[in-house]
Amino acid sequence: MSKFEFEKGKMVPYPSRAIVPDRDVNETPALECIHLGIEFGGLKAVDDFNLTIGKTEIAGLIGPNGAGKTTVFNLLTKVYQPTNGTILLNGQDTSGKTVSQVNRMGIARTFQNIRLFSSMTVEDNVKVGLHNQEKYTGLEGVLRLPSYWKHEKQAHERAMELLSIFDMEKHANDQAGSLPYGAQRRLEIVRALATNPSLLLLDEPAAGMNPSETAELMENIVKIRDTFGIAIMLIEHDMSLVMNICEGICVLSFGKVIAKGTAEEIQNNETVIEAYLGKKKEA
Ligand SMILES: Nc1ncnc2c1ncn2[C@@H]1O[C@H](COP(=O)(O)OP(=O)(O)OP(=O)(O)O)[C@@H](O)[C@H]1O
Repeated sequence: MSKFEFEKGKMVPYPSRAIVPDRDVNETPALECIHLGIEFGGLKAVDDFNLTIGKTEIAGLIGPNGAGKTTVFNLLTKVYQPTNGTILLNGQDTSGKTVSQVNRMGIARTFQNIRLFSSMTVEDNVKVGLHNQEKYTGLEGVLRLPSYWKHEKQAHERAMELLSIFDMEKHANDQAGSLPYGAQRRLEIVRALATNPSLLLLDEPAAGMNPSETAELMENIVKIRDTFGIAIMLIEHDMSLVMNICEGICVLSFGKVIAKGTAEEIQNNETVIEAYLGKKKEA
């Protein structure tokens, strides 16, 4: 249990104004952001951002272009160090940690633009994700000792198991860059999962997907949460995806949280309609 208490089904006075799904109420939250902020040369890209995500929650972060959504992901993953505030990952303070340290603490992400090793095979891309858990030493690897081969075999089996989530085992030996666009996006998610996260961040996972691919992605995101029992936070402009699968939604505008709540609450929130949803309908 973290130092911040949650009251079942109710808002709590703490700035995160946490409402987590009932099943997560007695669990340490996957993520707590407290007064989080960053400035770039006087511009407050993210200002006083407070958010709690339950241990197995699917959460959405939405808002207009330039609102600060990707900056939040960059803060959570330590690409940027915050100017203000605290980030707790599974109750652990991440202050001063590096990108790879917070990855080992349980946070993994995908990017808005695909960032695979396109000339490597699909399996090797997944193994890059598994790399942060390798247990053999560099010397064992260089000398190809039995312990190295044992871990290689385990890595192969784990990579195939992870690829099977998306029915991609048959593409294990294909070059990642040769896969169709939708499959490359799925591979990015598999690679992130290979690092064994407790919180998976997806930056616009449905971008560029057609409606049937998006529908399949939605099912897979829920399947991942159910299979691994992890929290998932996604940035997305596709409102059908957000409203269908996100249990808690946070809306950012000009770096500030303007609303938090369930899909129904967000869809009926006048401020959100004014700042984002209404404008999208006109577009
Ligand atoms: N490294 C940086 N240096 C200066 N300004 C930055 C930096 N990173 C982000 N910003 C600014 O912070 C603001 C938020 O940008 P961000 O990319 O987080 O928005 P976003 O909500 O993810 O937008 P989109 O939906 O278009 O991806 C923008 O004004 C952007 O120009």
